Amino acid sequence: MARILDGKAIAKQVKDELRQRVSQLRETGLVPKLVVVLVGDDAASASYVRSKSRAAQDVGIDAEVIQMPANIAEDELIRALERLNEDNTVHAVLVQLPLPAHLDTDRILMHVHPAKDVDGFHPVNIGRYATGTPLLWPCTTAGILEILERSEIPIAGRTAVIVGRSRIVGWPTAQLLLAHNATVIQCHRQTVNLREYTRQADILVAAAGQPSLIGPDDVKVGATVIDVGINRVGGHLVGDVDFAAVEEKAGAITPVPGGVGPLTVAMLMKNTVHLAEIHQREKEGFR
Ligand SMILES: Nc1nc2c(c(=O)[nH]1)N[C@@H](CN(C=O)c1ccc(C(=O)N[C@@H](CCC(=O)O)C(=O)O)cc1)CN2
Repeated sequence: MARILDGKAIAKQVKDELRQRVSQLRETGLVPKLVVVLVGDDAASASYVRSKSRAAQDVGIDAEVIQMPANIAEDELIRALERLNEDNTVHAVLVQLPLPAHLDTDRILMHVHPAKDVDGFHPVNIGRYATGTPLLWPCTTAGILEILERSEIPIAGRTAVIVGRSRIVGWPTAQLLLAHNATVIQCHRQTVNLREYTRQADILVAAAGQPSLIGPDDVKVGATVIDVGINRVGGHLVGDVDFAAVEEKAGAITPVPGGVGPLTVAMLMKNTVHLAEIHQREKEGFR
């Protein structure tokens, strides 16, 4: 039976630590501020944004949600982001994804200033972590590291297999594990004989968005399995891993819900505080 890696409990630890750090910052007059831009009325996105606002309130971060209509013109959205870039009271800006289909996500994300890009999706920030000088890591990827480190699961020298290569999770997670000296194999939609790779994994990250993609025959005995999938099946939330069957074989496993998801929100708070602190240091440097 695998050890269950309790994301809710780890997220709570992260937020407890942050609450103290934010309270000290507020005493110096710095109130970290996050703005979340939500376009359209996707129910899941609205629910994630509510979780983000609640977590911000919980740790003492000032959070604002800017709701925009689904049919907003691209240039109008860009102008709104540019206003946030110029607002000195705002330290962190996030555009909730996915955006409606008429909007060019790459173009939009390029208009979040790299110093306020709390998701780490701007090309400058991708370049920074790809070249070994990360400003920060995307929230879910940072959450995966937090789970591994707080659970004392070694990374260096281990074989890590990532299934999926998305901007939000798969690609940055491969870069992060590589930066922590894992031997990394990145699999994707066109990988032939996926199982041949997943069975080599000491750390298996499933981030493909496909329920039951990973079963017991896809996993090495004792492996750490991190399930990043968020799929709604028959009214229930499930990951990409057949949890009940894989639990028997893995050494450690994250559940869905209650695994990586809560860390995505907690690490958004941590990234916000990090950006606010950098902003403060730079301001002091100019005095
Ligand atoms: N700009 C971004 N957009 C999106 C991101 C992101 O990191 N930045 N990630 C996902 C959605 N997401 C946050 O935005 C997110 C997903 C899941 C959870 C979560 O806590 N899940 C819970 C279950 C919640 C439920 O019942 O629905 C869990 O897994 O336990 C939080 C945030 C896509 N968009």
